[in-house]
Amino acid sequence: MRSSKPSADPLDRPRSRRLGPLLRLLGFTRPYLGRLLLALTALLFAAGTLLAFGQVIRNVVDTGIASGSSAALDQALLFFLLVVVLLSIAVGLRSWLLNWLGERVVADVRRAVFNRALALNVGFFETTRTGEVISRLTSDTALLQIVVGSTFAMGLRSLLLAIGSLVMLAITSPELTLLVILGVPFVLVPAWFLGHRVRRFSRLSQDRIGDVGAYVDETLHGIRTVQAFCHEPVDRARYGERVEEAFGTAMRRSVNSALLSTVVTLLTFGAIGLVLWFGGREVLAGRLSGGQLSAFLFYAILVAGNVGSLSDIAGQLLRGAGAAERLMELLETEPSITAPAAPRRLPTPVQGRVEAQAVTFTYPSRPEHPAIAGLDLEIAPGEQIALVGPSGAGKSTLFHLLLRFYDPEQGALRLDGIDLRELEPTAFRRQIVIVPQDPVIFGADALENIRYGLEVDDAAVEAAARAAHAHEFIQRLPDGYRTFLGERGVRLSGGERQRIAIARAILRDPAVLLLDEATSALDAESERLVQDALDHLMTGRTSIVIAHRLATVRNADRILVLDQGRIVASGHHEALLAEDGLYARLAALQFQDGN
Ligand SMILES: Nc1ncnc2c1ncn2[C@@H]1O[C@H](COP(=O)(O)OP(=O)(O)OP(=O)(O)O)[C@@H](O)[C@H]1O
Repeated sequence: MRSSKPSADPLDRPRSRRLGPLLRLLGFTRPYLGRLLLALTALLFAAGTLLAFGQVIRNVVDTGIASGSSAALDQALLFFLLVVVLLSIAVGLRSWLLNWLGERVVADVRRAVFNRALALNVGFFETTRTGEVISRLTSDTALLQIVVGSTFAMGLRSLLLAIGSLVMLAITSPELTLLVILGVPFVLVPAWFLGHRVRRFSRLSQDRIGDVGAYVDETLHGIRTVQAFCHEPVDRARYGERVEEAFGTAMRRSVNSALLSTVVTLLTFGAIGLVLWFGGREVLAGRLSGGQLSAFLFYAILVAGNVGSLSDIAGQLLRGAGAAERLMELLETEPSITAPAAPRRLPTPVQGRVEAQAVTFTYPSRPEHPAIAGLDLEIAPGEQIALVGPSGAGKSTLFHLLLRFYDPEQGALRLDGIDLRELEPTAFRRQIVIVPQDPVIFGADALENIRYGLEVDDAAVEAAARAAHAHEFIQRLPDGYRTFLGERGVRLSGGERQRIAIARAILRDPAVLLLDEATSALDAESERLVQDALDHLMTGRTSIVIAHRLATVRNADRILVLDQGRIVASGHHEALLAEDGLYARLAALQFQDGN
């Protein structure tokens, strides 16, 4: 089955510069509506209080100081303190509630996106780089946290304060307001222009730093090759170039940033001076009180500050919208491998009869080349099949289809006579277990690695490990079964990893076993242990083994020879050798003489 968007990377860079996706994200705040309303109330209250502050200042100056009475001053100041206390409480409450909301929404989005990613079919990850999905989950959600937790609120607050202060300015002194409105473009235009340049160079600088990081990553990961080939001087020179490029870009940003500070300071304080001069004349002429002028200055600074920050906030909101869009896209991608509405049940116990009927399948990323072409197959319960064929014949693909990582375009695969598409995927995947060529060991201890999600006690895990000949080496690990394996844990040898995977399969006790034999040769002792473990595992269940060893093909009930996506021969080792066809040629080249 094709993924929904086979041709392009579905999570590629944002296409829109709209804020719409952010609004859709607001849906995630619905469960926390109460807190959101409380936060908005606190925000409104804080903005209102800040606007009232101008009047408080006016009161302190006009009735407190100008009246000449210290009692009136005390009273004015008491009122001032009261407003300060209320403002502080509202600001604190707003900040806490919004941060909480931001973190909560991001936690919910993270979980939703991860859950969705796990449900998507394997084909999706062929058209989308896994790194993309990881970056969606980490950096895009981090960006959203900032947007939901602060930018939204800052935007709303700045907008309210800018409009509110303008209104208060007009009420305080219409003439001065006109002066300010005429002056605003003189401050904003150069500030906007320089700010734009600073942002552009900041982005470039980030990119250059990203290049530096990527180079370090690549070089240090390949350190053995670097040293073995004496590549250090080249790396030093190339890294040096990248560092210098990053420095150069950072410098251009710094120059613009310094210029911006200079210009903004000059213009802002120049404008304040102008207002003071003009306002002072009004005071001298008796048309304006000292308190009014103070309040006016206060509001003028509020207008300038908030209008200035709005453009920054708009930029951040757009970046947040890009992140939200990519996350929403992932959330809205529908998995194409799903459970049917009314799944059929497998018989108990499951027999393990495997059939394929006229199966044709093409990978979404290679539409012109069928990997399986009209394949027919019938495997009886308990039969042991060795699957052989040249590289690219479709052996692994057949396994993928049996695990229903993909659905065939034509034909059907059946377990105990039931089409896999009619079964609940989790139900039949319990019965078809794969032991891959290079098993994955997860960052957990040996117990967890064998148990791998199954709810069984430690004794059952140990019994499986014994049967898989893994018990002996696990016991010799520093903390036995509690030893951390996988990433940054103990490094296991190839044979040990295989035995862990075999123990994992034994514990699941499946009806059908898919085994991809390791191509790399193990030493004789390890080989014997793995073979013993496999014999134990395969007894009494249907098993299909992609065979690389002579012992496997000799012992199999039947050998199936696969070529170009179809079965071209089937039978016992000797009989197939006697046919002198593809199998005889493969046997001569491919099978390592195991034991
Ligand atoms: N994920 C994929 N996307 C596109 N084409 C694929 C993919 N996996 C395999 N193929 C192609 O499908 C064909 C069958 O591949 P498959 O891996 O099943 O072969 P195989 O018999 O297991 O080979 P090998 O023994 O080398 O592992 C090959 O032509 C391969 O290039």
